[in-house]
Amino acid sequence: MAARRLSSLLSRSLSVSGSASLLLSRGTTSCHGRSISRFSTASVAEELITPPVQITYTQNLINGQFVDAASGKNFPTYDPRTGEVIAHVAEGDAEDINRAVAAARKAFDEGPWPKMTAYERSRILLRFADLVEKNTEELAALESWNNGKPYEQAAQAELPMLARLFRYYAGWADKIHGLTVPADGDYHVQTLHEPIGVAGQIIPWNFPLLMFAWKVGPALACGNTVVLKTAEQTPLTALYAAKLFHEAGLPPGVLNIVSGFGPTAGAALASHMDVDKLAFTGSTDTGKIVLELAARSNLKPVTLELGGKSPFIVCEDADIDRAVELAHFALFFNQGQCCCAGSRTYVHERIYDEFIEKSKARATRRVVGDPFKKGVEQGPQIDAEQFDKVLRYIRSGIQSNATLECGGDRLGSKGYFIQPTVFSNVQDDMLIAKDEIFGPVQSILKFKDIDDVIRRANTTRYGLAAGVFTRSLDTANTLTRALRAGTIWVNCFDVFDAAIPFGGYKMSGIGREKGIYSLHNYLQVKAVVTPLKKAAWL
Ligand SMILES: NC(=O)c1ccc[n+]([C@@H]2O[C@H](COP(=O)([O-])OP(=O)(O)OC[C@H]3O[C@@H](n4cnc5c(N)ncnc54)[C@H](O)[C@@H]3O)[C@@H](O)[C@H]2O)c1
Repeated sequence: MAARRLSSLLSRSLSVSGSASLLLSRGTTSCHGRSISRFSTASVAEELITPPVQITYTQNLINGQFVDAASGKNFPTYDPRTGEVIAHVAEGDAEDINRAVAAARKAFDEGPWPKMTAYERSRILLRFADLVEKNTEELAALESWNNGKPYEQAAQAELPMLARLFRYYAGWADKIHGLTVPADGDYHVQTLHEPIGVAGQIIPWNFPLLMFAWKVGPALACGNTVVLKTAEQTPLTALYAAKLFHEAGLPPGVLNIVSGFGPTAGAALASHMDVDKLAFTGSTDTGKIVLELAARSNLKPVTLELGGKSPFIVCEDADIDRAVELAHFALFFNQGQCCCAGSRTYVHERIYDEFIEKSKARATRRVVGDPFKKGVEQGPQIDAEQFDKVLRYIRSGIQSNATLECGGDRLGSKGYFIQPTVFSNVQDDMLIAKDEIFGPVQSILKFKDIDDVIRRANTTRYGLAAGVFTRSLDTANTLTRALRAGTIWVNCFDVFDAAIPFGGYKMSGIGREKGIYSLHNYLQVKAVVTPLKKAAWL
């Protein structure tokens, strides 16, 4: 009874009190007679190929309670494999944001949260991480179902990382401290690091749970309270995770989740006068909007994690087979829907032809299909809008005379699957080399020498990440210092440990998340100056 069990687990987890706050109901039945929690990862993947449940409705989580939207409205959320509705979700707007911010304010000003010791806060984060591990299969299934990413990838990589992130921040909670500052004069000067207050957080749909962790982890570790707005495409797993947080002992009002749309709920959060800090992840265009909203309201500090068009540079001394594999991973991982995707593959002219042939062969072998099937590498794109956008970029690549090596079309007639697509002979001024496509489209460009590739790799408005593939330490050192990007991966890509800071140069963002840097986003620094001896004027 994999599917039925999944349904009841979600129901328990997402609803709180009584039938009024109901979340799920079962549709058809196709039971297999076992509990999901006893399955191996692989068998869950196989058994959930067509999850025979229907989630009918989910609410927002405000002040520890699942509640309807103030307007009574809701909106559908979809299964990208089919385009069919999974569930309806309470549609939060400005009024729901007001309620959530009021709850977070009260929890920060009066609730038990600010009075807890850092050690107690850290224990709640650790208990949450344990619950993530216990609920890995359910969370991964829901993430995969709502987002389209391969279930195995969610269960085996993202969920362990989710637990790891919260354990990492739990470790910081009781190690946040100020400094004693040497200052001129007879003064004792110390800095206190205090929580900033109510944190507003807006996340995208490409890694719903990991984006939740990057934002909520440091905010809570530092003692803040949170209002998080999920992406309208993927509202389900953050609600589930927040419910687990309450099971872990988080007091009501400390973490509030509002589902809703950007121009309504998102804008209300960004411009709210009682939000003390805004952390946003999404596109560069929306980043500019929220920065302006924050500035025009109460000048709240803003962290922005935005888009990218990252170069992946394959030098002439590279092992070509390994370079092809890594470049493939750098671009196609998560259906190409990564902010840091290595979407401009620069290859040295001496190995260019062989690299193209092998890249084409690798992309042609890529396993695309139902994300719940074992061995699937690529699921569908998130929704119709992204699907159409990616296909438009593919057409633009063809029209601008890049060479289409493979792919180039949708896959199947249902859902949002796109063939892994490789273009060669791409020029820097083509749209497919300049814009963030956010899909499974690899653009391969030829370069002459290191100076040539440095200049061209840096010719972009973005600066999120870069990949370098070489056997030469000298070349690696030259490139890592010359490339203008927040992360440089040398002979690796997408390495995302909790301790590694992440963020962008240029229009890829402001500030850093993860690692020690993420704590600075959620702390105020207070300088306390005390005379060492009685001042003459006293
Ligand atoms: N740098 C990073 O760490 C990182 C990580 C993941 C995704 N991204 C970027 O995110 C983008 C893809 O995500 P997306 O399509 O969800 O981006 P998006 O900008 O459309 O939406 C992101 C979030 O902003 C909200 N939003 C939209 N309009 C708003 C408004 N007017 N006011 C307030 N909030 C608003 C959305 O509802 C969503 O929650 C890509 O550009 C990708 O590169 C960056």
